[in-house]
Amino acid sequence: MVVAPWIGIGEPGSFGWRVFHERHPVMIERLCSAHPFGPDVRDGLSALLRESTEGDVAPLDDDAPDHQVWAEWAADQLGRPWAETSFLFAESYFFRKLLAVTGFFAPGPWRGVDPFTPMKRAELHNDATAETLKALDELPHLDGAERDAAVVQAAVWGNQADLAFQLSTDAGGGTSGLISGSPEEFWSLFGEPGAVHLVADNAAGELAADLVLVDRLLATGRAGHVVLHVKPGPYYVSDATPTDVLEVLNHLAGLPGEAGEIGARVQNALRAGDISVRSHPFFCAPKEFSEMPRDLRAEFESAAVTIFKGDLNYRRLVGDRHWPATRPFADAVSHFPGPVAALRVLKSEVAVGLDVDVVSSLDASDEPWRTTGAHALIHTSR
Ligand SMILES: O=P(O)(O)OC[C@H]1O[C@](O)(CO)[C@@H](O)[C@@H]1O
Repeated sequence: MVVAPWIGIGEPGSFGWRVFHERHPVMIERLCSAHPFGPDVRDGLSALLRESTEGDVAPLDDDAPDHQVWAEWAADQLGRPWAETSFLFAESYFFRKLLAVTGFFAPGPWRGVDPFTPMKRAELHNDATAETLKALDELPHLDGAERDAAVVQAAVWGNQADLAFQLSTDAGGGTSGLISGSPEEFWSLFGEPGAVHLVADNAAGELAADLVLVDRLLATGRAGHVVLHVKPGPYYVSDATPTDVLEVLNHLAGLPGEAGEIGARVQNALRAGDISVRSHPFFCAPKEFSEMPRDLRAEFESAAVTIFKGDLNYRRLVGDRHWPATRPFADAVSHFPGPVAALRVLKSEVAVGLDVDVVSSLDASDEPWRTTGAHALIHTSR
């Protein structure tokens, strides 16, 4: 098997380095303004920033239910300088540690409190999301093919609204367009109705768009059943948890027009058992999906199609490594046990599956195209 070097955080000025040195301090400041954390939590957050930018990887010092599994995932990184760890490990471990520091696992007022809720809620209720959800009123006026294309485009670009990313980039949120794939390619993956698995990414607007896609999968009979996978707990600021699924769904169902209709249909599908929501612990692992545990692999083996949303899932699916951008997507996901689609806005350095001409013209532009969030892709593999 060909293996490329993993993407790291140690190179000053690199994307991963900037996430730790520029984005994380801003995020922590926002968390501290959003919550009346006491000195212990504030000092703990500063210590975490210091450890992760200047220090060595220290063990977890909490006794959370996932402590053991995390101790195993982190075992071979302990004692190494953070700067020498992979971006995927470092960022994931950072978020796990952050949760412990905010008191999420400890007895007290912060137990079970998702520290990112204020940010996710603000996004769900902001003007841009309201406008996008209002635009769903156009859907009933479109013919089938147009409607298919519209819901896939919305699911792809919904990934642009990502709070962690917005904190780390100068991108103005442009949408230069799809640089690979198309909605038609996406839909061509579906045949007889079977179980379709959707590995969700962010809450708020992106999850709303994902639920619109789920509704379309069920309404058109492309899926007999949908399994929606979300994170078991707060992660990477805006990642969707089971609580977020209910919050977004209630919001949709309470809206007038098509958004409300879709919300009601999705609620009914949940009641009927046509949609299940799952949150396997591995979705928070600092690991690539090629290393997923047997029980999760078995779930995907039984899927007619699995859809991966977003940048982090893409990094974990193809391997967060310095691959040639022209490496065929099918090669990169050959470890995956079934047909797969990835819908992603490019927000970090990894890229595969691109045409050589596309890569040449992107490379010739002055733009750091891999990380601006202005480009998106739809990849499929059977
Ligand atoms: O929400 P998404 O699409 O997974 O994107 C998260 C991305 O944002 C970052 O956290 C920072 O840009 C990336 O590391 C990560 O891949």
